[in-house]
Amino acid sequence: MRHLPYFCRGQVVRGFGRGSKQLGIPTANFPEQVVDNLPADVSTGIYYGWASVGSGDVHKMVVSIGWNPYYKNTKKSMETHIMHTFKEDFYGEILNVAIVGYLRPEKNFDSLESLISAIQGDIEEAKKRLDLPEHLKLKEDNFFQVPKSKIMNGH
Ligand SMILES: Cc1cc2nc3c(=O)[nH]c(=O)nc-3n(C[C@H](O)[C@H](O)[C@H](O)COP(=O)(O)O)c2cc1C
Ligand SMILES: Nc1ncnc2c1ncn2[C@@H]1O[C@H](COP(=O)(O)OP(=O)(O)O)[C@@H](O)[C@H]1O
Ligand SMILES: [Mg+2]
Repeated sequence: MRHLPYFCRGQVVRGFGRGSKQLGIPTANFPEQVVDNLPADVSTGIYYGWASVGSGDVHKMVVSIGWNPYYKNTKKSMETHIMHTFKEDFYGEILNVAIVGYLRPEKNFDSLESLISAIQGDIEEAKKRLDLPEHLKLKEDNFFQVPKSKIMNGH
């Protein structure tokens, strides 16, 4: 993983609507071009890092990159769950992410419950690791200093 930390931004698009409804864990999905532009050596799997919406506050996040073997997606996706409760959805807004570390490969599961508990385990592990000083400093990175005027949709 030569490319970590990896910084990227893109507009939030619609996925299959499973994150909130089936899993209780919403994931903000990036458009295809953002996924296609990932460096070749960023392998599929589950990562953690920092994220902000527009010029908003920076929060802890987990991100899944790959084909979601449980759902057998045919297109690779990159989906970010932000550890923050938002007042409303933010489709169409710019999501800024800094991926700082790798957790595990994507897996298939024999039940929805086991997929959900694996994701909840990822969230807890990510929260702990992001408190390490080496990771905390990236929260303050200039990458997240997005001028308000550069953000569309009034955010
Ligand atoms: C931290 C995290 C870990 C995940 N791990 C897996 C996994 O191991 N296998 C899998 O099939 N999907 C995994 N997913 C992806 C979920 O299946 C996916 O977020 C869900 O299908 C929502 O898709 P949607 O945005 O298209 O609605 C993970 C998602 C997150 C946020
Ligand atoms: N904490 C959060 N993390 C990620 N997305 C969130 C969060 N809270 C609300 N959302 C909203 O929920 C949407 C994702 O829900 P999800 O069920 O995964 O739908 P989709 O399949 O369209 O991605 C995001 O695009 C965003 O607008
Ligand atoms: Mg999603």
